[in-house]
Amino acid sequence: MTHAGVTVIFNPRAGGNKQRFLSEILQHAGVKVELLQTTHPGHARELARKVRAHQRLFVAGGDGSLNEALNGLLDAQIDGHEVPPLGIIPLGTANVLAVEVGLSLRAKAIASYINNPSMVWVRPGVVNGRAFFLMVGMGADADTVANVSLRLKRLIGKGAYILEGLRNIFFPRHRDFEVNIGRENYRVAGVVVTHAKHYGGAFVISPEASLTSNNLDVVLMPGNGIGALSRYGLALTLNRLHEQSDVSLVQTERVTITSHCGPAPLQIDGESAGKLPCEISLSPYPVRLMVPPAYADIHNADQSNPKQDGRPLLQIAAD
Ligand SMILES: Nc1ncnc2c1ncn2[C@@H]1O[C@H](COP(=O)(O)OP(=O)(O)OP(=O)(O)O)[C@@H](O)[C@H]1O
Repeated sequence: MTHAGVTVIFNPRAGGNKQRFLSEILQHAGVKVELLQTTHPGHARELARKVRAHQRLFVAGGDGSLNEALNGLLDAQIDGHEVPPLGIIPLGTANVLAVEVGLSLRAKAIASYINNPSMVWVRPGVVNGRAFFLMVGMGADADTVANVSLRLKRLIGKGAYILEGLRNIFFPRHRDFEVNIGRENYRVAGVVVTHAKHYGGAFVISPEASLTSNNLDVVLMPGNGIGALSRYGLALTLNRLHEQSDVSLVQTERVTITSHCGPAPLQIDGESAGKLPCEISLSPYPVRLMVPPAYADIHNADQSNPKQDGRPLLQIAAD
């Protein structure tokens, strides 16, 4: 790989401050880094926007911090700037993006990836103007994310989501959505629009989804009530949600969703952000995502080289 400088944006709140783990990783990597620590929500976006294109930018945090940095890179591109490739130092609670690209959570393996990343181009999803890497959800999952106790999350991590998720099964809030994909309309109780296979950790929600594809996968869940929601939850933990006879999976580049149950919240890459209605599509601004070589080997083969306005829209980055 190149000898480009390394910038690290570090969220000290992610996963309950993992500064020691980050030091261990950087020590193994043996690289000099410019370390930028966030001081408030939204700060990773401001910081990422200013990182020069010749740097390699890693985000040490969870999926929420990666999402903020991604939005910073898109802001910079919209302003006409070249942007650096983005990489993951997984310090969060769920680390779905790290799981998606097959990045180990061990310090030595992360260090080796920092020194030797491969790259893929990703067209991020965009929902109501905000970019996302992984998914947007509404219904039980968005209600869970919106209401999870941050105190409990700090204490028991993922367990806080499980407890709040159970509460949502028994005390439903927002469960009536209309999903418009092309000429089709669906009336459902829950929707996840995903660009990733994984969800909530290592669970597979959509086996054909891929960060490098030009489609989003829309997972439509019509069932309401305790029985259906418990079945969906259990099926997800067994990686079998898509096999449920009442669950549909539709691939599309654009989807519009409205609520028939008031201003329902959205979850975007695992963080509560905004409300319905929403329009979801893929961004015209691709970003380079640094990934382990094994992921690039598989996914770069899919990226054939379509060109747009004379510049590659999706192409393997030259190292
Ligand atoms: N210094 C800070 N103080 C308080 N909050 C911060 C700070 N820096 C970032 N944040 C916020 O912390 C939130 C959670 O961060 P992040 O997603 O990285 O960690 P996580 O929630 O533990 O991990 P995961 O998303 O993988 O579950 C983000 O929405 C971000 O805006």
